[in-house]
Amino acid sequence: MPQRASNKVKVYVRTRPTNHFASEVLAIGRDNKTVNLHRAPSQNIIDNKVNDWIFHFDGVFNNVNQEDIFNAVAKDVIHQTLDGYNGTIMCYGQTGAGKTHTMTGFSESYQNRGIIPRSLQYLYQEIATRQEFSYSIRIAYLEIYNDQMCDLLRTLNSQSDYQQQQQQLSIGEDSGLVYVKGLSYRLANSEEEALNLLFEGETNRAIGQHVLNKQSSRSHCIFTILIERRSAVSSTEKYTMSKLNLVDLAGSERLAKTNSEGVTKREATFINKSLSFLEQAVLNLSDKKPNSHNCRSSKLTHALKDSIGGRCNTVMIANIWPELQQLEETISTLRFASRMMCVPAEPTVNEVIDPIKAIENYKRENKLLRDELALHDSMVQRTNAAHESLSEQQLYEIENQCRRFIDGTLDDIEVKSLRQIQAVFNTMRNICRITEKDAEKKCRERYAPADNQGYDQQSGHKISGITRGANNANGLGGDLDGQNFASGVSSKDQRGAKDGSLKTARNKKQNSTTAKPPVAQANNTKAKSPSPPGVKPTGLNAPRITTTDEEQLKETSEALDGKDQRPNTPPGRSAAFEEFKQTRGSNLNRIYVENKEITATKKKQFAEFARRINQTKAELDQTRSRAEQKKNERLSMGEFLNENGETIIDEEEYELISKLQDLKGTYRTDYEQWKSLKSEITYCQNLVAQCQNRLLQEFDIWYNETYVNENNTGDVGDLASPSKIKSDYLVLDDAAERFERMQKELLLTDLDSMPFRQAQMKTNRRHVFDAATAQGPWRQAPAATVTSANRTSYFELNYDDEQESLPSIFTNGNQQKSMVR
Ligand SMILES: Nc1ncnc2c1ncn2[C@@H]1O[C@H](COP(=O)(O)OP(=O)(O)OP(=O)(O)O)[C@@H](O)[C@H]1O
Repeated sequence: MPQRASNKVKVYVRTRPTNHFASEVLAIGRDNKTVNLHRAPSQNIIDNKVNDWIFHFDGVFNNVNQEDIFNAVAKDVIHQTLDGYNGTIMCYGQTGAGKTHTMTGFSESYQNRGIIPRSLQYLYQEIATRQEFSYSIRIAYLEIYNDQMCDLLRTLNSQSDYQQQQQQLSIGEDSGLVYVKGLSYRLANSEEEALNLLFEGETNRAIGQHVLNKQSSRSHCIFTILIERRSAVSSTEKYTMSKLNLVDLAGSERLAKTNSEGVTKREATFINKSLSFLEQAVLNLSDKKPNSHNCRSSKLTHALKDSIGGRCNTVMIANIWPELQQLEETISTLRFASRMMCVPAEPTVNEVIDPIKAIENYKRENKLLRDELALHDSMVQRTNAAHESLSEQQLYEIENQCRRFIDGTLDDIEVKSLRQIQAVFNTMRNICRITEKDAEKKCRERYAPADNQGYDQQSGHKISGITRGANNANGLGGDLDGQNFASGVSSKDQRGAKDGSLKTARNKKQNSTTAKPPVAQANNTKAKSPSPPGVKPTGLNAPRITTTDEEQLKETSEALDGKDQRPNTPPGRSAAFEEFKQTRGSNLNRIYVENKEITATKKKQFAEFARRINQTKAELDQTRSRAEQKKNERLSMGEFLNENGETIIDEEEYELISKLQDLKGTYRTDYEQWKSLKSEITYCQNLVAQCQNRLLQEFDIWYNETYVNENNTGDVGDLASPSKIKSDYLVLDDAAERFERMQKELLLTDLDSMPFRQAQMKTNRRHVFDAATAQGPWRQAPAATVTSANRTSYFELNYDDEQESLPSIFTNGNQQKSMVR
């Protein structure tokens, strides 16, 4: 088969492993690129339908593991996103065909992780090797469920949260780039942080019930990784910004086949509708009619508008379920997949210009040119040439010269630089305007005296504008009306007006603070004092109430109002902690104390069980050796058999054997209870530690809010440190911490999997804690919430019927110890 042109979307097919592979209707070509389908024609009626198909793809994967899929399908796309190309990898197929497995994989199993976690690992590993660039990664996780969008990286506690969020999210476009307004794009500085976000999003994902697949997800999910790449070696203003979309589409399905009802039927209708819009979009794209179809028909097509073909590196994985019952869905998936192969793709790098950086670079360039000019001036001996911005004094001089030039008292205006020439022109223009206004004013005075007041004010503004305009632009033009300036020479009238308005403001303040005359009046006197002699009265130098004055006024009024009741020195942290536990932290502290008590009770029971088990074990050993002894005695006397050939034993030996059986039974029951207590204790200890941390965190926030941030100048150096308090609350024998330490040591043997496991543990811990705080004090350890990671830490004791495998238990007070076989 000829090689396919590379400027098209790449399409691969992956089969779900099955014991009932329909080899009579479906065959995969030897080149692993073709799928042959044959449907048996109908027997009873004349069948004109097409019953044979050959589909060609970029690859067909049958019984291929997750790693090989990632290497073959995703690696290149990810690699290119690091160079600034957009990328999209999407899974399409019927419900249960393995889309989620391919895209996310099992979050509990490192080996079976899917494309998303592998992409994150590859990204961060690759970034670490690229020293010449600095990367910043942001992550967003969007779910589209029943054509409504949901931000999976935000915690939604209720239905109303969910609805509120849907209203906040909307799709926007900016120069052809599609983005979701209101969606959180969270910074992820490491693989572990990125995986944390993935796992967090996963738990929020809506899972619907379905007859075909109970775990089937009923929503489209788009995991977006935004990659910003800047040069670490040069200060160029150009950088690249690429977007990688990892899309897990909801399963396509036939309503009739799945017997959907109610909510599930509604979900299925939405899914089918959005997928058919997607098909329509793909059809138009493959026919090169991108504008003929309105992508806004559904949220899915709108969100993916810039992510299928075009400038984006696009790969689609068509997941099929190669069983006879799924033939119709397989045909429809493969048809869609082969349509997708026709969508053109011309990936291009997304280069962006950083305006701030660009300005910095222009400034640098400008300085360089000035230096060169200075060098040139010195070489041609133009020593008094000025290329710098003109000072206020120089502008004043120019204005003076211009006026004298106009009056005829000066023959030439001396100019040495281009800036001076421009300043002269600007000044001339301003003088012209003022003269014009003056003439107008005089006319008005003569013919319309009533207008005087308003005209004066206007004129005042314009006069101040002369110098201001020149000041502002240093002779290069600017705000000639002088409306936006705070400094400059103000006219007499204007100054008067300002003073007047200030007085009014001051009087108002005075009236409002009549209850506290001493300080307020002192401040007023200060504010009214004239400018120091010799200083040009500019807008900046005009008298005003200073910040210090205002602060003093505020302080006095607060003191008089008696608002500030707080002591000057904050209490010690230990004392404050006690106060916190009684007030804001009381609920948390109560949960903490209750959990501790429950843990202590469990530990007591645990020790009691251990004692009983050991007692039973000792008795069991004793009974067993007596029974052995009896048996040997019997054998030494020769065996007695009854008519059926069965061994006859005496009553004492019979008693011993029965006792042995009973003791074994007791041992097992106690042992079971002891084991479950052990996991309950670990769980409780985790909760206690989490409550403790939460309590301390809340306390720190409260302490800072209450004492430290209140500008309290008390000496805090001698206060008890947070660590001191923490040490008071240290939980001895923290099994959870020990477990995590063990887990980390274990992980050192496979360093690559470390971020995945860490993120997994963090997510699990968060879930346990959230569940615990939501429920209040812990009562009974729910088996379902004990995480799989924790489960692996328990010693897997297989105590079968062999007496030798029954372990003894060593205990030391309330502390649990490992078992010795
Ligand atoms: N390649 C595979 N290897 C092992 N198990 C697989 C594979 N593909 C699918 N499965 C299993 O098949 C089941 C359904 O897969 P999955 O949930 O990924 O389907 P789906 O296409 O995402 O379904 P839906 O559209 O309903 O979300 C899961 O239990 C999954 O573990």
